Amino acid sequence: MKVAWAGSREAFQVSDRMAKLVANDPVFEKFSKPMLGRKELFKNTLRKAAYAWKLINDLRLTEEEAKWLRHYIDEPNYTDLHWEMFVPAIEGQGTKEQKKKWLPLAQTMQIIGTYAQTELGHGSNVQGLETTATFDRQTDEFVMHSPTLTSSKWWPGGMAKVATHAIVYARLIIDGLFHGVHGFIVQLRSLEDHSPLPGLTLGDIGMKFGHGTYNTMDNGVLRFDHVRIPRNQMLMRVSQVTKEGKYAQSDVPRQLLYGTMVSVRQTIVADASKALSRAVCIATRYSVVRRQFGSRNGGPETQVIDYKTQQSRLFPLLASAYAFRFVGEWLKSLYIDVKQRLEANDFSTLPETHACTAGLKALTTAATADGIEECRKLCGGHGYLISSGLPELFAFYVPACSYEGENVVMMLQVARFLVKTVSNLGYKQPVGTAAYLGRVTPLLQNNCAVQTAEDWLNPDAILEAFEARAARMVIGCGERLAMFENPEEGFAELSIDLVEASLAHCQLITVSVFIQKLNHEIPGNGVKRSLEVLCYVYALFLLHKHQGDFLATGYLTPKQASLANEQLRTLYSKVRPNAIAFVDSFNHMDHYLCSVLGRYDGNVYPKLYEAAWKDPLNDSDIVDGIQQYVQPILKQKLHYAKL
Ligand SMILES: CC/C=C\C/C=C\C/C=C\C/C=C\CC/C=C/C(=O)SCCNC(=O)CCNC(=O)[C@H](O)C(C)(C)COP(=O)(O)OP(=O)(O)OC[C@H]1O[C@@H](n2cnc3c(N)ncnc32)[C@H](O)[C@@H]1OP(=O)(O)O
Ligand SMILES: Cc1cc2nc3c(=O)[nH]c(=O)nc-3n(C[C@H](O)[C@H](O)[C@H](O)COP(=O)(O)OP(=O)(O)OC[C@H]3O[C@@H](n4cnc5c(N)ncnc54)[C@H](O)[C@@H]3O)c2cc1C
Repeated sequence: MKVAWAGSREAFQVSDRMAKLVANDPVFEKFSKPMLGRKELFKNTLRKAAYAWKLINDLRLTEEEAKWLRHYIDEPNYTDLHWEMFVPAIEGQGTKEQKKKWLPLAQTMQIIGTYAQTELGHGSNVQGLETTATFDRQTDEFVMHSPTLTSSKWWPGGMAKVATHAIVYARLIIDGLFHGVHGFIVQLRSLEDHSPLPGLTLGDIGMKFGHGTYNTMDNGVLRFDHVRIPRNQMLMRVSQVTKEGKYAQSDVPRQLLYGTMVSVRQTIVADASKALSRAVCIATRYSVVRRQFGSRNGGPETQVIDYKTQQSRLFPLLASAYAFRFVGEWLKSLYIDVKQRLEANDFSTLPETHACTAGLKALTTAATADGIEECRKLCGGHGYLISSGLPELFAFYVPACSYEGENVVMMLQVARFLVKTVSNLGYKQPVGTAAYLGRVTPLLQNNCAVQTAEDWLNPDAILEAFEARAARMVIGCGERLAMFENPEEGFAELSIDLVEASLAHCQLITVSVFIQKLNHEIPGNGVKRSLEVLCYVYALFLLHKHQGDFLATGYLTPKQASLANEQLRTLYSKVRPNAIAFVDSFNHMDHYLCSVLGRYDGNVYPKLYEAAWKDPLNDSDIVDGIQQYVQPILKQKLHYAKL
């Protein structure tokens, strides 16, 4: 199962080696993080990032190993933006010459970059950005400027204190004419003494949600006061500005300017399963240790994992972690394919890839954030302790619902793709993840054939149900949209239904990828049978949760919906015997989990007790403030004594 989770034996070995490397090195200790103030926390992160870079070089780690190393260090920092956004932006949007100049500097970290797109006034609406880049023909330069307060760049990670360079997104102006938003490579700091370059105002935007997690990152604010950069620092793969000031667009679609976001959204989907599996691992292990009620004849009480209600909350999350792992793996292969095509100037699969990355990013991050919080509740009161590992995990994870495309905004992008696909149905056969929309007639006409609960243990029955639900919702939106004279007005009016239809489409993708995975690549029959159970749990849980959609579209009868739920409950008892094996297969080490409740050895109570004594408040019996503020109250003569 560990191999099935990792994707291959080699992938397992690489991640396992890196997990152990981090866990066994005292530099990467992280239990004390919650006690550190912001400055110490930040410096500590800088120290770890520097040490990690030394390890990467000394041990000659591969790119894959370096990624895993950074992952297990488990502290957001400037290198995330450098490797995940700055470098890919140059790779995807730079010309050959620009790549030749900038990539070697970035890949050896002689420069450190960030991705400065979002502003105080605009994040989602990229075309609404206000920073300007005005071409000056006399000097062959662009003048970068922040004309308003709301044009201040706001959020870029690593920008406040570390990055020496940034890809800055700004409106291009030539001879007073706007040419849309483009990316520019801008140096922010001196490579000698690290001070901000003249004309730039740089700072940190302040503390964020949680304590020891995202506050390790220096998210920054940046303002330009007429800062000049050479013309050849505009990323020019998509459009070019000549030294005469001529603006030209190549055959490459403008959407490629958004390519870095497609790349990171793909990574975010792949990472969702890491965060969810971490929470599920903690909650499952603890649910086996924790006992409440049910003692008979003085025997042990019931393990809380044996309560049906606990199972009904926990096991769908366990199944979701596996579903997200497989859909992340699938999305990665789709992305690798589109990347190769883009390099060869084949842009045909970009719209579908954009819709998949946007939609799956929204689906997986929302479910993961909610899932982590549910796991916290599944651990009862102890889940609220920082030492459970769950509050900080939630604080770290929840911004994923907003960054890299706010989730609702992303689902609306999926809706645009679906509406377009439906309106082209007469002359263009949909392919890939939208292929089912090419079979609308049977999907709209045929109804579900299930008659018993066992009939739901059938991948074809499940797939058809999810396809019919999505197709009926999408087609329904398409028909209602057609009634509007102004399509944009219609889109806005129907946006709630469109977001629901997009979710149905994305859930269909996750379910069908899980089923495909079972059909092809599982090593060993025992593993395959166990994963089949999780696949059914995932699908039937979604069916139960969204049964309103399935019923309202008329595909299922209420009886068939309740048979699905009956089967789901039966499946929980099949998950139970393997629950610990399922979570051990994630191969999460105690260091990574950073949770007293999720310890591999189950030794929860002594370690909880021990952890409590490490709190600084327990350094002494009488702490600072008691004599000054508590003793006087105890010793005062009360005026209201008689009352
Ligand atoms: C430590 C972190 C822990 C875990 C994370 C794990 C891994 C991640 C690793 C590193 C990241 C680390 C930390 C995160 C840092 C965060 C960074 C950021 O947030 S960067 C900023 C991100 N900003 C956004 O995502 C903005 C969202 N907005 C948009 O993308 C666009 O404005 C929007 C698509 C909403 C609208 O575009 P617009 O051009 O205004 O309009 P329109 O809808 O008309 O689109 C035109 C046309 O283009 C198509 N399209 C849009 N986007 C894309 C795209 N990306 N690719 C391809 N095509 C695209 C769109 O569908 C439309 O097509 P049609 O004309 O309809 O055919
Ligand atoms: C931790 C973190 C790290 C970040 N790192 C970076 C970074 O490195 N670089 C960078 O450039 N940016 C970064 N960002 C910024 C991030 O990309 C934006 O916050 C994100 O894109 C969301 O945009 P917004 O803040 O403008 O949200 P808004 O768009 O203002 O969202 C507010 C609300 O409005 C709704 N809404 C907006 N538009 C529509 C619409 N058309 N229809 C319906 N509803 C709508 C949304 O659904 C949401 O509910 C980071 C953000 C965070 C939280």
